[in-house]
Amino acid sequence: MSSSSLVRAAIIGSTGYGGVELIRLLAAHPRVTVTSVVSSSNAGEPFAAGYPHLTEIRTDTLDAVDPALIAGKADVVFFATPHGVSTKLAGDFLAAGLKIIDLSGDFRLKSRETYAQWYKKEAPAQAELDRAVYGMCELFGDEAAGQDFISNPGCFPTATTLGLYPAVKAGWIDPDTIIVDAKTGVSGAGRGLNISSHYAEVNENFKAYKIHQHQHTPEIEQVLARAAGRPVTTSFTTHLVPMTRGIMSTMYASLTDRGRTTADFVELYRQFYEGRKFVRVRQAGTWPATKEVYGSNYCDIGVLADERTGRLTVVSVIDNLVKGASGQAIQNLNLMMGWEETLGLEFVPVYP
Ligand SMILES: NC(=O)C1=CN([C@@H]2O[C@H](COP(=O)(O)OP(=O)(O)OC[C@H]3O[C@@H](n4cnc5c(N)ncnc54)[C@H](OP(=O)(O)O)[C@@H]3O)[C@@H](O)[C@H]2O)C=CC1
Ligand SMILES: CC(=O)N[C@@H](CCC(=O)OP(=O)(O)O)C(=O)O
Repeated sequence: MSSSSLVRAAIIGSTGYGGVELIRLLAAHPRVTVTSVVSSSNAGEPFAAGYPHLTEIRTDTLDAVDPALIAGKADVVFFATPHGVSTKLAGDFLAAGLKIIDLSGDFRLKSRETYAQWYKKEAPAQAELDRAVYGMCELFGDEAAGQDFISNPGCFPTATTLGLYPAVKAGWIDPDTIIVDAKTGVSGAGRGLNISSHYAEVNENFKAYKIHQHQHTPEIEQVLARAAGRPVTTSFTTHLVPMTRGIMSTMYASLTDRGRTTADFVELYRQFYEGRKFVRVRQAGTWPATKEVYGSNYCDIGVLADERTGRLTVVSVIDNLVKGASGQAIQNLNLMMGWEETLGLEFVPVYP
């Protein structure tokens, strides 16, 4: 790959929501071209049969999941596949000389036992787990440069840990008191049909799910432990909201010093994220909404230190398919390649 030529990308799981979002975003990337769209169930079919709005930009047919074939057409592979798939396939694609960015949860947790416990699947091989770099860009972006295997973070962990990390790292909140109340739109469940994301189950409804059992709980704790320098446990509850895109994490924790004001926290967060264009910290007294990041790679954060209760409240919003999945995956590719991290991602949110 010469530095001036386009990097060729393949997308496994291209027929799903994360995959098609990668295609949308990469269509505007100046240094990447998608050369292979892959399907495990519809190889040989025209890609656009499933997404007619992409007829002009994707005239090709779907490739089979074949590492040798894909290695002949691509330099990097995005896995936008259900949990458990990249566990089985990553080794073959690495051996074929491809770089990998995995959007699934398979390589995020560094303990095999923890993965098996929360995902109810057999964990990847330890050597591959060790090789995969966890790509939370604004927190650990320096670790991605020059790597060949990135594990892209989960959507809830992205909103949640970007919202909590500066306060935990500074020791301004007690990590043992963290409660996370998170809400997501329905596209987080993927394109496949299931009863819980059926229109009549979601429309004019609001429900909590996977309480104390969500697979993102240990991922959040793993990141916050790096900030705290010791193990952290959190109470994490997810809710399904009748909207297509968006995640809001509302978080609460006890202040370690009631004298610290909202203005102090806004300053702390702004300094922490200085130079990171995709995290926008709101001025005191204003709160972000999911529509304000819709279709964009932004994470918007609002904070309030309440002297009366001695607690911090943080509200953090992202678009689950962009910053929570495909946008951050492209940001990770940029960091991996040593490019500007914002390349191809500097578009404004869709509003209203
Ligand atoms: N949706 C979201 O907001 C987010 C999703 N993610 C993660 O990204 C991944 C993709 O999610 P999403 O796009 O929503 O899911 P979808 O269900 O929409 O798409 C997944 C795709 O994977 C393909 N697939 C299924 N089984 C296999 C297999 N054995 N081998 C190869 N491909 C397979 C399917 O396509 P085909 O049958 O054509 O092969 C399917 O279209 C998941 O791991 C998810 O957890 C992460 C963050 C946010
Ligand atoms: C609505 C809905 O079901 N959302 C999914 C989001 C998970 C996801 O997208 O997967 P990652 O673990 O790869 O981030 C869930 O809560 O499990």
